Amino acid sequence: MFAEIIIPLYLPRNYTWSVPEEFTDEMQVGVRVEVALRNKKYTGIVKRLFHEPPEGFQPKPILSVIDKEPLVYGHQLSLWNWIAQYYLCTEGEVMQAALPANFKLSSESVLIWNDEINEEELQDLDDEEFIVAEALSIKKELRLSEVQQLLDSVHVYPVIKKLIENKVCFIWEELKQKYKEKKETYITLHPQYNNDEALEQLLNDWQGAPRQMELLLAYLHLRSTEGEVIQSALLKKSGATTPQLKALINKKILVAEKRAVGRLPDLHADIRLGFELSVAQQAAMEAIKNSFEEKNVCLLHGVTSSGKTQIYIKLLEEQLNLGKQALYMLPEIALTAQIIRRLQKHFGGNIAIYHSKFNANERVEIWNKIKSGEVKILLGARSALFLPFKDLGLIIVDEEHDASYKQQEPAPRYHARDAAVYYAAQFGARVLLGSATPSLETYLNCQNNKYGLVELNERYGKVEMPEIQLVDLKTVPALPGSNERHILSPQLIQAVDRSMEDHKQVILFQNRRGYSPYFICNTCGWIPHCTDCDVTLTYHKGKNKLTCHYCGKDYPVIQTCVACGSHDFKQKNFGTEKIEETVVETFSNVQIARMDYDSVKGKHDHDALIRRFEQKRIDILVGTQMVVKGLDFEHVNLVGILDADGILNFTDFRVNERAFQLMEQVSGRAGRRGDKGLVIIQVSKTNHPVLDFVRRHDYKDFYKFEIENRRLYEYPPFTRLIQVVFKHKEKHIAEEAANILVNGIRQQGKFRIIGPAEPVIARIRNQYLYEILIKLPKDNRQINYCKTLIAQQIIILQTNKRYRSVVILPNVDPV
Ligand SMILES: Nc1ncnc2c1ncn2[C@@H]1O[C@H](COP(=O)(O)OP(=O)(O)OP(=O)(O)O)[C@@H](O)[C@H]1O
Ligand SMILES: [Zn+2]
Repeated sequence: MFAEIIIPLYLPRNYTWSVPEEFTDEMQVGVRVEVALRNKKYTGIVKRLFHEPPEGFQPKPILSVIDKEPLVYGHQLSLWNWIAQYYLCTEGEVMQAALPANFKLSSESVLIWNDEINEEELQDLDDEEFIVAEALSIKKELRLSEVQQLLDSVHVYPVIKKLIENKVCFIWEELKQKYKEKKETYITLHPQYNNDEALEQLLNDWQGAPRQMELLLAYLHLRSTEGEVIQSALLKKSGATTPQLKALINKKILVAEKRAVGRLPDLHADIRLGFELSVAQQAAMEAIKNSFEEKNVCLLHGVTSSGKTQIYIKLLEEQLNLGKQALYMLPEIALTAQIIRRLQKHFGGNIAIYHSKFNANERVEIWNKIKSGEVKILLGARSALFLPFKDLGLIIVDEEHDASYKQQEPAPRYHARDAAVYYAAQFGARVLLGSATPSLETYLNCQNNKYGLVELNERYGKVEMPEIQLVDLKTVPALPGSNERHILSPQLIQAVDRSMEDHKQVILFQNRRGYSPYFICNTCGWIPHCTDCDVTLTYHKGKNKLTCHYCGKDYPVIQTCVACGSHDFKQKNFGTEKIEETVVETFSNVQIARMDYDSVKGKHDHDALIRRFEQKRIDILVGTQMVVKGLDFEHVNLVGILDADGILNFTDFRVNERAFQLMEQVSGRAGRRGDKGLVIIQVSKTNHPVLDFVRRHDYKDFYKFEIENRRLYEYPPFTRLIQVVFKHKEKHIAEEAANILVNGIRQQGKFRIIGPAEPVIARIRNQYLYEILIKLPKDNRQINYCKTLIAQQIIILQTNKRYRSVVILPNVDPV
């Protein structure tokens, strides 16, 4: 017997191994096996078993079979295969992305002793397992190759698998351990009062200690509105003191528990906070279900704050009642925190969450629960698509227009929305795409009747869409004694003052982080650049450094111009850090926070900041894209977009689409409850057509306008693009490789190829970049032919010594 095996590496194709007699009974598609390749050991997944001996070579034998039953299902293997073919990568690369670290050991893996293990768990280890456990307890960590020497055997994987399962050790992961988990104290009811009768009796029989009683009632109220209760929030809300809380804990009425903020509490499955859909929501829900009768994919186009999430919840509930699994995808991890709290109120313990910031153990736990069908509803980012669902009924892709669904680095460079459509089809499951600002690709699919379309045109509670007011930056007066303008226009300052008087909250949006993006010599105009990248440096005032946003390198602030020796520098433009500073100077007595890449680095910083904002502990939030996406804040009545020109000035065919989506989404955070909100857009190009669509909140008109541009200039969604990037430390080598590939393709077919050309940023981390862009008609035969040619040319280049070290990155459907 022979086996085609996927190993988590970049290899031109899958290799074949032979299956020794002793293993033939255990071999199945989807199990893990241990194999050796070029003197290293890997965990591979069996893709195919066959009896015909391969021609021309003698395959090496498999070393061991790790699993008793398949780790991945056939549906997943076919997803891997589809992604590899569609996005021009290998199944090994997909496997690398898909499996948690614990599942893909190699000679390089390092095992770490688990300090918290108790003696009992060591009891049921066999001799070999015990030897390794003992060595680990002394040395604290072992390389896999060391384990091999220890056991004097080649079959070490089954031993390690057992040790990991018994939590004797775990696999070291470089990135994940960096941040310390933030902990908060959560308060829960003592289990003895978890039934209504006992609780009622407690309250009826209460004597004395009226403040403690009030505290308990405040707790019960918070629990019913929030689902979970944090100690600090409880004390603040009830006005009680810590000793009063301690007293209730000592009486075994309440329980305090320190828990990582991101960790899901073990909720009872029966906590349910019900709600009713509005008439419009109900109609939309029925329309979606009707659409699913005919089509596999449906778009829910609902304006911001129309309550799309509530419709998702009802649809998820239906899947749960049918006993099916459902996946709810969000474009970014950051978003999952707020949504999970909303979902938990309805699904309690039936829901789990999964994304790349979880450590390997947490990921394995969820992997297993999805595989067994124990977890029915999963909320996750892009990577959740790789989980081994058993019986999937529905995938929801929320904010489907969001570019973060496309993975950029490393391969597989897949689009999770498009891959979801393929994956769902394997199960006969349905896909619901949701957005207030759908991508042109998706909307065209609706127009062509490929996808169903359901609209929700009113905000929940019939709240009006916010008013959009443009402020012409050209009319904003310059600051005294300078030719620069105040970054907050008088109109915006007034509006902020009004919001503060009304005890409302404000979001100020700027799509640039740092203090100022240009540090420029006032005498000769020289601008400092990164030494490793062709990029100007951004000034960060907080750390007093110039920083390259491409490679992350920091430089001391330059005092003397390298070109002319002048000491006179000025700062041009502004980022979030400078806005924060200006806001502090401009408004007194307000709480301000900043949300951007620099301010929320830790695993739970983002969630913590959002909660502080929700609890009104922050009045004005300054931020980048991060503050925009799908967040739901009750008290925000004003949003300021400080520099719309920066959004409208990109040189990319998607600039209008991105700008519309961004501005409409940012605006959508204003006035979600109660009175109509206000959005102030500061811009100097006041007559840019996109602004008018945003002002009217008119997606359909925008679509008509933009789709004509795309048709005219033959851009997606009317054509398909494949980009190939070449990277090398020597410029001419990268260029040569690009030319060889282009010529190779041209010889075999007529294709429209743009380039090779240097991209706008032509050097990053001392690697020179060249880029080609192939424009293809929407014709699968031609597209596939072109992909085959690209793959062939890449192999030709890689077998040529001169170009072997050129990094070649194909990107299908780049966004
Ligand atoms: N049927 C309902 N019952 C109670 N509250 C609702 C209902 N529908 C919506 N809401 C509330 O209205 C607010 C807006 O809803 P939601 O966040 O789901 O809108 P959305 O369409 O997802 O918006 P966006 O596209 O901006 O993310 C939420 O706070 C939500 O709890
Ligand atoms: Zn750099």
